[in-house]
Amino acid sequence: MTHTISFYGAGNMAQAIIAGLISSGFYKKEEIYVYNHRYEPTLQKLEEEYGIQPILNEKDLFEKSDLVILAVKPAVLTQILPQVKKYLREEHVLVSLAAGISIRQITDLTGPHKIIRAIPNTPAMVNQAMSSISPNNLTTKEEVQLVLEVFNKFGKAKVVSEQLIDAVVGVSGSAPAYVYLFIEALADGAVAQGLSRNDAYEFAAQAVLGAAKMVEETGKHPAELKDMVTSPKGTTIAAVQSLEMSNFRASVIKAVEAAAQKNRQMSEEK
Ligand SMILES: NC(=O)C1=CN([C@@H]2O[C@H](COP(=O)(O)OP(=O)(O)OC[C@H]3O[C@@H](n4cnc5c(N)ncnc54)[C@H](O)[C@@H]3O)[C@@H](O)[C@H]2O)C=CC1
Ligand SMILES: O=C(O)[C@@H]1CCC=N1
Repeated sequence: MTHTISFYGAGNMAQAIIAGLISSGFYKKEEIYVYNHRYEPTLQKLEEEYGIQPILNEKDLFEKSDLVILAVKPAVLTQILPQVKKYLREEHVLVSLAAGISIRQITDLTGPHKIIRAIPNTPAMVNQAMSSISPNNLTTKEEVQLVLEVFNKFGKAKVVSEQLIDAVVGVSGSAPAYVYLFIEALADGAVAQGLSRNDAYEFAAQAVLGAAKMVEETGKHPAELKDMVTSPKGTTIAAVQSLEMSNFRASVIKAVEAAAQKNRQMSEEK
């Protein structure tokens, strides 16, 4: 396989991934090719910050690399696949980032090819993505390994079977949005108690970051970590009791289910 990588679509996700690949040194700027159907601020950023020259036609993009990241929105993906089919060779590994488009739907439009579905999330922008990788059975172990390595350059990545993608979308793909709602609400609460707006966001974000690192680094069960913060008759148990009375955990479980169900429904629609 060539040590080059192509991106079809140069939006937020592509730009975030490229930033991670360049900062890690895994690919040099000359080894990265990007194509977008029109000039976008994200493309300009790739040119100005990373010196990447955009590719002007699709055919060249597929010629330059065997590894092609399809980084367009789901509706666009189904439009462009029939039109790029003629450029596909047996060696190509197509990595689709599109939520809700199954490997079968992709194969219906391209014919049998090496396809990998990947679900990253926006923390890719700060090299802290969580991504799932789901290969079809035409991809080799080495190719899956390479794609894992690429996705590990801007965060963490794990292989999951395609039927678990709906769960992944719920727990990590869409999850940054719910965490931002939580941070915003935490900060609003602090502002209501007199903290300045800027301080409130800083305290809230660092509390969430620190708590997440505790889960990751101690390996302790979240319930045990919660028990460590809650002293008898203390402040934390008062807050936990209030959250439980408003069905906090049930609401989060329902939110994950809603995202997963939407993803499942999108995959079944087309
Ligand atoms: N944003 C997120 O949190 C996540 C997004 N994804 C998936 O990643 C994919 C990309 O998402 P974003 O980067 O957020 O979207 P985006 O809208 O920022 O980027 C898409 C890019 O595709 C370009 N484009 C549109 N039509 C095109 C065409 N016909 N030919 C070439 N380029 C075209 C747009 O100009 C834009 O630059 C989507 O399929 C999305 O489902 C997956 C996981 C998380
Ligand atoms: O909501 C969306 O369409 C994308 C897919 C996963 C995260 N965001």
